[in-house]
Amino acid sequence: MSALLPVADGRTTWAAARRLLRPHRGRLALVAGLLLLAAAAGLAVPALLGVLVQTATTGGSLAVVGACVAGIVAAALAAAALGALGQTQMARVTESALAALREDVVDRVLHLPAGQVEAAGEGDVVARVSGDVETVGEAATGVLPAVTAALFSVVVALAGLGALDWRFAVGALAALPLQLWSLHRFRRRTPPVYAEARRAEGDRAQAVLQAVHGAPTVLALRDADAHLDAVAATSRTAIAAEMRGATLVGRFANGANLAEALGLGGVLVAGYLLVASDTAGVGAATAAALVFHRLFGPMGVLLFQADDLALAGAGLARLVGVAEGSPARPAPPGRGTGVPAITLRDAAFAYRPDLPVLDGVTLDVAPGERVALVGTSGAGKSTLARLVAGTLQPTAGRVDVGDVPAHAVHRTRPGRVVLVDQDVHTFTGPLAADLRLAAPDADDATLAAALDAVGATWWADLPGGLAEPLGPEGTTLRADQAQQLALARVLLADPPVVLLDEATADLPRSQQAALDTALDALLAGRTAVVVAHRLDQAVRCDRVVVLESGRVVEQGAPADLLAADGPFRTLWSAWRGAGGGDEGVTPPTSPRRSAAPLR
Ligand SMILES: Nc1ncnc2c1ncn2[C@@H]1O[C@H](COP(=O)(O)OP(=O)(O)OP(=O)(O)O)[C@@H](O)[C@H]1O
Repeated sequence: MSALLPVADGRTTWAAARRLLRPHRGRLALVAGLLLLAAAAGLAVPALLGVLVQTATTGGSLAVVGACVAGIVAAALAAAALGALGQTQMARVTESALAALREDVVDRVLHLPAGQVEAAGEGDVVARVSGDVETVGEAATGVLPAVTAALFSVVVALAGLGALDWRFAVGALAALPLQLWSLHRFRRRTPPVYAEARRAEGDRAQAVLQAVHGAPTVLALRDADAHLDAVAATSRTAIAAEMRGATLVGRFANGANLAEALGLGGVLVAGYLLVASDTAGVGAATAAALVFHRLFGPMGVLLFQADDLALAGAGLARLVGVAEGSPARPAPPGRGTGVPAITLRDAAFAYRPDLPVLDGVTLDVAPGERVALVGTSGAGKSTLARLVAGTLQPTAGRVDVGDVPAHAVHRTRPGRVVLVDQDVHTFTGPLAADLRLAAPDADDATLAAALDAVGATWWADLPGGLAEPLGPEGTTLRADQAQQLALARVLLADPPVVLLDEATADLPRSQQAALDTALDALLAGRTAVVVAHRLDQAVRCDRVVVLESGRVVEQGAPADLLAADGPFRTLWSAWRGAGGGDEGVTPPTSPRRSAAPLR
């Protein structure tokens, strides 16, 4: 599966990082000052060692030796203290910038169209908000401060080397070509490999999540081996990508070590020539070799942690891609103007390219009309409902709600279309808070009226009433109660378009009649598509559309379809024969009259 959530390019990522750091400019200046002082203090150590050697070889005084030793200890302590302080301050800056980015990412993910998240796969979303945030977080608090400190040390040490004698610096430059070449090759090759590794991890997470979510079905169908194979295949791809990354790191390390040896050789040759020609003393040559040797540590940090930075860069690009690449946050929810029509023109959809599920569906649902979708299992009813809800996008043709493509409605006119299916989620917390997700400003009386309207009168018997906590800490709702709660939320959200996909299937028979009456009230004045297994629910609609193998094979007023000897009549007879509508369903003889809106 490919990750369809956006990934920012280098320029956008860099611009985002600069914008995140902008509020911390003062502290960043302090960091620069501290790290510069730390590097200078660190440089004093080899310089004083050079003086020590010079004093010893020229028979200098013991007082100078004592002063040098004291200076070395003081300089080492100062360098350590200033460096630690600088790195801590830097970590503080990057931690707050990252916290801001993390909030942005979560905010954007929560506002992404469900279809986009679904198309990208939960794995990609999870990998970004956990794995990528972790990688960037570790780099921001550990690697970046260490690399910045190392950069200061290298610059100051090179300046110190030049100050001793410019020819030492020239000798040290022998390391440069090989180092630059290794770095260039590494930086050019790693980003696609790391990006591939992150993507492969996303696919692996997706495969695992799919197997876990569908565990009961997988086990029931004895399909565990196929899912294990899928997880193993995605794991192998992820491991192969990691191995490619590790190989690149190994090659880079070899190049860097060789470069350091060349540089040290250059400094020693320069030292030998300068001492032999009496241009420099043994002390200066010693100090130069020690200064260069001191470069090994910070250079190693710079070069090897470039690996972590490249990894963090790939993660950052994926985070910035979500934070900045998604459409701007939508306008606040609302009904907007009027009740829209639903239009499908030659709409087709396939979950897999070789298996079309819907094929050339053309359908018009007028504003305020209630249409029932019926058909045998697998005919494509739920898929059609999800196309109208915008969680799926047609592979061909068009699906519009009003004048907007259905998949764009959530972005441009949020709250206009609500789909309620059997997969109802109840949020942990007070019952009232759950309902207020749909209507944040509603008072308790409105919430209670909405519950009563969908037949959820049980709320009054809860120990805490509307304040009753839902979930493990309080009351766990039955499936039918959760469905009623979802319908009450729809009533409160007041969307002009409602899609019900077997939304009342979990209700006990005894409650179905009462709920059907409530549904009449709920759906009145709205454009509605009802996926109905219970055909008594279908005949309460203005029109029935019969789907067979992804095509519309019959449609019309319920009474007309029952009078005709077509597919709906066959479905109706089969349903009645199987015990459907035991409690006395009378086939309609005239179209339903809408009940008054419950608002
Ligand atoms: N996420 C999915 N991935 C792959 N195939 C799917 C997916 N969802 C549904 N399908 C397949 O698409 C076809 C149509 O499914 P859909 O759920 O739309 O039919 P339906 O008419 O609503 O059936 P039912 O009444 O049983 O719910 C079926 O063959 C189903 O197996």
